[in-house]
Amino acid sequence: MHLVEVKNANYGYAYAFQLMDISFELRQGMLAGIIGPNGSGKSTLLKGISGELALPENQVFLKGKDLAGFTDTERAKEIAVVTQFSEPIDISVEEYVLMGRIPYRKKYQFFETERDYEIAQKYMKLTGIYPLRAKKFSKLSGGEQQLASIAKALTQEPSLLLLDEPTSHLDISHQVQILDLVHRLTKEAGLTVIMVIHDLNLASEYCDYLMLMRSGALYRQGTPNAILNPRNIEDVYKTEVHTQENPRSKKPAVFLVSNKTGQVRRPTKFYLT
Ligand SMILES: Nc1ncnc2c1ncn2[C@@H]1O[C@H](COP(=O)(O)OP(=O)(O)OP(=O)(O)O)[C@@H](O)[C@H]1O
Repeated sequence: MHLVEVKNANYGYAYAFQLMDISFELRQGMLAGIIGPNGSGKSTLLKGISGELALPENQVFLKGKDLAGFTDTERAKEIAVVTQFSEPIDISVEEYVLMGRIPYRKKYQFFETERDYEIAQKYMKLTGIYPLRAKKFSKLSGGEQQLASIAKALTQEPSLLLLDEPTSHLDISHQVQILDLVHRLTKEAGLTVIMVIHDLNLASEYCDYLMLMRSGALYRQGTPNAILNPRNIEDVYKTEVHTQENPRSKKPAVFLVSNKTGQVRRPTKFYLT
């Protein structure tokens, strides 16, 4: 059984943008990336799975069950989300990360358990924010807030982690640290991850599976090697690129071709699909 199954999804915003018949299946432990141009529907796809958008019946299944029928608490025990926008809340980093344990509280339980603290501590250490635990969340830098949000999501111990641009505020060392951690959790702990990511090279390096979106539809899906070629990228992003195998990882690396004086740009071919 697949952990996630999406069948002809066509949800979206009332009288506005709708996804167009999106279908894919992900096994447990996969790290999947959603790529595609601005406005192509990547966040919308994620919002249906996270519960932020109302989901029609029989379109998204988690562990074989229709996600449209989950209560908020049931969903929160299975799915954690890290979005691009931080919450302006005035609590300490530790209190913020501990909020990840809320779905597990029993009725009339008002305080965290010893185990809640242990789990929160574990993920604060793994994401590198443990030294900042006493600081106010609102006083953190954008990158530190992103790390704290990831620590909170992992503290939720979900089976599915949804990440919307998880590295947008991170320097290269933290990008590698976080994606290495997420990758390790997929392989060692069986976490399944779907992340929206603009950086095609990070997507290539870390994702087992890529979904390339265009105008609300899935244009292609498959391994980075199958997806990240000039034909697909130029067709969807309408910009010229050069791809070459990364000598260390053997994954495709994508180079932009700029329009600067002295560069010979070949005419971008637009392929019919
Ligand atoms: N709340 C909303 N109501 C109506 N339309 C919306 C809403 N939010 C987004 N849209 C529209 O839906 C389309 C897809 O948006 P979405 O945020 O899913 O794209 P995206 O691929 O994640 O883009 P980006 O890379 O720029 O973040 C866009 O045309 C956007 O204007």
